[in-house]
Amino acid sequence: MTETSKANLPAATVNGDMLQRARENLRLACDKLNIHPDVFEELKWPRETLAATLLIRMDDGSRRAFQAWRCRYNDRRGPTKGGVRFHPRVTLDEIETLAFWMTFKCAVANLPFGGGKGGVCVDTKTLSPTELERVSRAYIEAFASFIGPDRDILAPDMYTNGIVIAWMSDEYSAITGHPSPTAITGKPIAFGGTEGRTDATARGGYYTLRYLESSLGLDPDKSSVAIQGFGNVGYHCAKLLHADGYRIVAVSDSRGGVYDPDGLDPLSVMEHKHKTGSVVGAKGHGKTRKISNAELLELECDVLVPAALEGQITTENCDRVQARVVLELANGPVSAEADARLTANGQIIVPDILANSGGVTVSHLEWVQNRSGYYWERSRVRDALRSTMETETQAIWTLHNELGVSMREAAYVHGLRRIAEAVEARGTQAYFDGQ
Ligand SMILES: NC(=O)c1ccc[n+]([C@@H]2O[C@H](COP(=O)([O-])OP(=O)(O)OC[C@H]3O[C@@H](n4cnc5c(N)ncnc54)[C@H](O)[C@@H]3O)[C@@H](O)[C@H]2O)c1
Repeated sequence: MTETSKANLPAATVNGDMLQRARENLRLACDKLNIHPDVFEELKWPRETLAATLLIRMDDGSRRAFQAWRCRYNDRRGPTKGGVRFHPRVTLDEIETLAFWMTFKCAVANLPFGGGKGGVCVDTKTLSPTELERVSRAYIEAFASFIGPDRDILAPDMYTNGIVIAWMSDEYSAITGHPSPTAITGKPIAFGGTEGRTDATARGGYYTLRYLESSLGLDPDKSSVAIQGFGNVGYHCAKLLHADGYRIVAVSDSRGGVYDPDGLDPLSVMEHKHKTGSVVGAKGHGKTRKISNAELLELECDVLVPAALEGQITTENCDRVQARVVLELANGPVSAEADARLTANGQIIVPDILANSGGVTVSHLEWVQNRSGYYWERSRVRDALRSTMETETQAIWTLHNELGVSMREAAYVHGLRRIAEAVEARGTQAYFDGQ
């Protein structure tokens, strides 16, 4: 049994300066590009954010309250789109900032979507499967009138796996009174999901990296990769790069990591994780040793792939990051200040809004298939994903060189131009002044 009630925003969760920093960067970009002030004015704040408290009956009969949010940041280019994150330290500031980034990510990938995001403040590891189901269903109950196939489309994020998404989709269908697969993407195939969604985020980043390989001076047979986070994204990235000859020298999860200069086999590391709950203790091809997540970020390697949390590379540790290329599969793993220092040092950061946009790109294809009722083969999904990633990577790499800016700035310019077009198409001050 679950109950849900709407709540005012608790003061503790509105603190934080992530969104403020994102906004400042946006103002700089708008000024630099001479973007119409209407655009900045529109992107300053989320269009709407709803907060709710999920009241859950626990297995032992007790009652627990979980804070939850859903943010629709900007919908000028289409319905808002973004994942739902279950994490014990998730905050409103984080959700709104992630929704802001989704607005740009969808524009970078040229999808007919705006940006949204949701989250629940919950440690899923402390819940039984039945409690997790109640939380997942309660989330949809709380936000059912806020979301929808043409309004706000949900997707997985951290700790919201296939079954959580299936419960959410099932609950939404129960509330609407008919099967409604289109409001939530990332569904299992049997629930109207698409082929090729499971590894789409990692695969998109992989297509981008492979496309830039020669420009970045990477040779798969000689290059080493360290990956932070061994969940959906980290594991599939390791598998794809390993299959092409890259040496995966380190991986980690929330309990720590393993390092082996002779390389690790992602499949056998995953087997170990299934058996023990962690990558720690897995054996590679040589002398494998345990490392901390902090050590992993500072290893000597060619490519570093943050695929866990945001805020991992900051001014505190960026000077010790040795990787030549950072492929941001997590959202926001490198702070703006650290980004500037790494860039000044000649290290290339392939930014999140490009590198991890494969997930939302395939989510769009799932939405298209749900709407048409015609389902594609995996090869068609992968071909479409590859085409999108290569087109947008090429455009951003060209801007990076032409404007002499970092890849992140180039990606924001690319996305901002598209969002600006959608805002300006509705008329700006000049139009209404009759000038
Ligand atoms: N899944 C997607 O389609 C998708 C799309 C775009 C972006 N992302 C981003 O990719 C990242 C990973 O998402 P996922 O879907 O793989 O999540 P997941 O829940 O499947 O995996 C997360 C992994 O991170 C590890 N982790 C948690 N805390 C950690 C810490 N402090 N240090 C190191 N590892 C830690 C977990 O143990 C787990 O291995 C997130 O930042 C997410 O926002 C995911």
